[in-house]
Amino acid sequence: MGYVDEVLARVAKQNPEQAEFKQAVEEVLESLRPVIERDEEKYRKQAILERLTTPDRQLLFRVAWVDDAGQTQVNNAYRVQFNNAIGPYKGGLRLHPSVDLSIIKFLGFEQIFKNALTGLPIGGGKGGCDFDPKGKSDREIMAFCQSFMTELAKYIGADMDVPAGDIGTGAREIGYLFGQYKRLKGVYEGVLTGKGLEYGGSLARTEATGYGLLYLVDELLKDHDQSLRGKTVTVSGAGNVAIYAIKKAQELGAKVVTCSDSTGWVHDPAGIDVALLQEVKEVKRARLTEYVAKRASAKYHEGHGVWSVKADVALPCATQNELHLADAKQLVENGVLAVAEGANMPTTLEATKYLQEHGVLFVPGKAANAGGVAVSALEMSQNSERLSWTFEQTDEKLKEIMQKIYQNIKQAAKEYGYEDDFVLGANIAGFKKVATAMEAQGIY
Ligand SMILES: NC(=O)C1=CN([C@@H]2O[C@H](COP(=O)(O)OP(=O)(O)OC[C@H]3O[C@@H](n4cnc5c(N)ncnc54)[C@H](OP(=O)(O)O)[C@@H]3O)[C@@H](O)[C@H]2O)C=CC1
Ligand SMILES: O=C(O)CCC(=O)C(=O)O
Repeated sequence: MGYVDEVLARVAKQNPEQAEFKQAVEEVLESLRPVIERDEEKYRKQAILERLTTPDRQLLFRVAWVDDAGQTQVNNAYRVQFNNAIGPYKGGLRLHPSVDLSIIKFLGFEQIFKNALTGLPIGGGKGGCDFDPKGKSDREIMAFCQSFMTELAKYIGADMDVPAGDIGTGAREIGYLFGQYKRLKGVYEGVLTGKGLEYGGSLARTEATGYGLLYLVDELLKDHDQSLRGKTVTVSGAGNVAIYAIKKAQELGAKVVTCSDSTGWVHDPAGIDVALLQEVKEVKRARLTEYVAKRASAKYHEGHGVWSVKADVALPCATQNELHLADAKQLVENGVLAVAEGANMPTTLEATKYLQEHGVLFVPGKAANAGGVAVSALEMSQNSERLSWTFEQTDEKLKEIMQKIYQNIKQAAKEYGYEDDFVLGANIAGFKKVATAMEAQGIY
């Protein structure tokens, strides 16, 4: 059995119930075959793939907090410190009822390669909790965050592990988490990113993932003699990534006609009114039905349907496994040119394969959504030098980083004879950097 197959079998045996983690590992390891095959004995001897697919450390802990009725609630929390070969562990905290070890491990594993692609010194990690922030009062959110951080604080630090936001964790949650860390440790340090601008946050971090996605798509289309101007774009999600992806796509001349949440989706053929969407989601924390109530051109549909709308470019920006094989078939039938992932692993393996086989330009999340963590790393730099950069400076750096990521993944794919296979290019480029650093640092 070849080395890649041996490690895939090992991961499957050791993690029988972790479907998302196994999916993420399969995607990466399958595309590493050409690199591993060139030097199989060296990699096998160093057990490089076993070490990469086994987290350095996995923390599982209880979070108890008191709700507004005086009832004590108990949640399960996780922080997986996956790999710190190129820098401190770095990755968000997800607050969603679906969170379990498989979800956090897949996200942490993806983060290793994504963070390497940014070109910045950050390792891979991820955390979260099965707490549902929806419908909770501000006091309940604070109580939860303070209890969560009381345990988490023992294992993180500005040079060790730097968490940030993800689904369900926005500026409000980061504020409560930061306050509790500071209170417990008595130090004022950049232990979290995505902080408020008044206490060490970076301008452009809020926008970074969505804007970065569009900077990469812009580069991809230009490289294929196309442009976003005049294109129809479909977006899923209506959270942080989706909102700023819609905003930048429209600034670049495209028309975005959809968005969605976990209960339904909006089709707005006149183009999403992003200011109204921001008011509904960011200010009022309301549902998309409220957007439709205020927008005559928009229609609300229950369930899942964004990918049935004809578009040139599709940007899944909600959550994992939200674009299935049937959606991929529909997108191809409707003549989609490019699909770029704003979310982490939103496209199933079968859907990805179908899109690639049918000539769709497909960019995986670890490259396309790396702008968020890249600006988080820029926030760490600003915290270290105790300075704040302007929006324009930070946004310009973000754009350069996304353009470089595109060029690097394209080059890596080409070098191995798989032109325009950006899944392969992203995995190979990320792997080579991390593996070289691991080799240099000896066996551990
Ligand atoms: N924030 C960041 O900087 C980065 C985020 N990402 C990834 O982007 C994606 C979106 O994150 P972000 O925008 O920050 O999160 P938000 O919490 O701001 O928004 C998430 C959006 O996705 C929808 N959603 C969440 N879970 C589900 C589900 N199970 N089914 C359908 N819809 C769902 C939410 O709908 P509802 O409100 O109904 O739950 C909401 O519209 C995630 O995959 C995240 O890991 C990647 C890189 C960086
Ligand atoms: O900003 C960060 O540190 C993490 C962002 C994140 O969680 C992600 O890239 O998926």
